[in-house]
Amino acid sequence: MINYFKLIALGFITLFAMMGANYARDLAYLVHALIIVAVSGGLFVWTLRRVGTTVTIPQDEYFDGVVRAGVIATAFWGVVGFLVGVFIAFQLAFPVLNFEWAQGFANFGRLRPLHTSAVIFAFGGNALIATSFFIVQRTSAARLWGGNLGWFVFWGYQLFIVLAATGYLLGGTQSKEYAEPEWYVDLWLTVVWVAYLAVYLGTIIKRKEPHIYVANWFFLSFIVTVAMLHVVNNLTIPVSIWGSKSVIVWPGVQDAMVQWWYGHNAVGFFLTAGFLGMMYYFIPKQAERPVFSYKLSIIHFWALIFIYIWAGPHHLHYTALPDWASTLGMVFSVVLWMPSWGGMINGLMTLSGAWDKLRTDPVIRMMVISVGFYGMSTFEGPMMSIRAVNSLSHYTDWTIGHVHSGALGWNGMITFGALYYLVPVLWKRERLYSLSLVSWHFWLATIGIVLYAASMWVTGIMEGLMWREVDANGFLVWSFADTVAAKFPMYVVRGLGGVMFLAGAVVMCYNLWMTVRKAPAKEASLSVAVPAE
Ligand code: HEM
Ligand code: HEM
Ligand SMILES: [Cu+2]
Repeated sequence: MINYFKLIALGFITLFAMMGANYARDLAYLVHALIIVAVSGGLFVWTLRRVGTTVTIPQDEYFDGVVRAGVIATAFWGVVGFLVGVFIAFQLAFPVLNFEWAQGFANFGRLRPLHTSAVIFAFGGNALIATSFFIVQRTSAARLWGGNLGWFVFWGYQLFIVLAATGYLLGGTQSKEYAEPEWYVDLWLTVVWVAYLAVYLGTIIKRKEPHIYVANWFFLSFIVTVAMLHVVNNLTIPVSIWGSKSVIVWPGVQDAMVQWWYGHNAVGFFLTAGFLGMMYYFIPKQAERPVFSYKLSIIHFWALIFIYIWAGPHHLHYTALPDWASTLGMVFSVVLWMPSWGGMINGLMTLSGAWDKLRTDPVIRMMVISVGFYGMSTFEGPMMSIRAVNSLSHYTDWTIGHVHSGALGWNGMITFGALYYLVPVLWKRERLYSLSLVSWHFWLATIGIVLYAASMWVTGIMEGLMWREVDANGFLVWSFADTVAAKFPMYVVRGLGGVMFLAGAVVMCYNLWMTVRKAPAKEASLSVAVPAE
């Protein structure tokens, strides 16, 4: 019966998308309509061929297929996103890489949002979905709720990524940083996200373990808050249902404030709360130690989510935003240092009594350096929020360095650690193919990040000082072009750092692939939903 409803829905969507392709007012919309025709038409045929067959879902086993797919997607989009990052880094150093024949498709302006979305949403997002699905099942001793809804979340999310990425290349963007996709892509993400919340909450509700482990609190706050941020920041009215352009309902400075409320909390909930969920599961698992202080984890959870929400205005110092709002953002940002370090301390101290593992287990080393970078970027952030510091750092590469010490160091490294933990478990292997390759990855990535962050500090502070330098008569000493020229060597160093980080990720992919292919199989199955792990 349900298949007939699916067929009707898919039929309508295909038809509507065909009309969209016919009436399309712009290229991005046209290509997207065609993609949707292909996807929904393909699903229509696929569903049609399965009408009448019934699939029984084993209820006593974890739903790990979707987690395996998520692991593969994370590694794949990671390499794609890092590759684009390296390319745009070299575009900044060598502008000739903005090829004449690729203008309007592959110049820096088009590729930059492709990079940021690929790494945050495709790499980070898949990592979050995969690990949250893994962790919620293990800590609840229950199979994912909702039958095959998990697959809908996974594939729906990949479709969102493809629509977003192709949109940027074709010029479909609403020009809000980290929220570039146009209105219909936003609507689609909302549908997928609601399904994600349903699967996640459903699993928690049907859990067999009475206690809700703290990692799930972090994941849940991430899912709920991102839903709220996404909807409010994307309240737009389409100019036409046959075109990609839309108009935001917020006027001027309110729009800016909503955008950075969104942007800052994308950092706080997407790149921080969700990843803390990962930290709280994988570090104790890999170290075979309980969380250092469970009480601390709960206190810093509530402090973190309460304080993050107010800090957004630190992105808008010295703008049309009223001073009181900017001060509010600054104060909350400085206060945010404490709950952030609460998380860092809890992560690091979980190793107390097992510090020797740092020498023997490169996976733990990866997780620990990740928490170290988390601590560093959440010290740097509050400092940059102080208006006097921000007047130097804003608009400079210092911000870019801050972003990447968080993104590469914290998000990247904890994800790599999680993948190294997950692959042997999910593919039932006794161990990883090679620990020395993990060590290689560790050093390539760490040196890459250090080169990236250090070069950006130098060039950021340098250009900030050059911009404000005045001579005895009060005239500016440097033109903007002077500062660009002075940055060249640092840009090359940053590019090389990126190459190293990318190389490390490729080594990881090889190692994980060989783990699945070559490492000895494990006898005892871990996929049965018994007591919470
Ligand atoms: C090989 C690794 C990477 C390289 C070489 C790289 C390079 C770059 C470059 C050149 C930019 C543009 C900077 C500018 O406009 O001046 C950028 C921006 C950005 N990247 Fe990356 N990136 C890498 C990895 C990542 C990862 C893993 C993440 C997140 C998880 C990330 C998140 C971002 C963000 C959020 C921005 C925008 C920053 C802002 O507007 O302040 N990057 N990246
Ligand atoms: C206590 C924690 C943090 C605070 C208070 C904070 C504060 C700041 C400040 C003041 C800026 C510069 C705003 C500007 O001048 O335009 C900034 C930029 C940024 N931070 Fe953080 N930060 C924190 C942690 C993090 C972490 C852990 C990450 C990444 C995982 C991160 C990612 C970013 C990104 C992506 C931007 C660039 C936004 C843009 O495109 O302009 N931050 N942060
Ligand atoms: Cu912020």
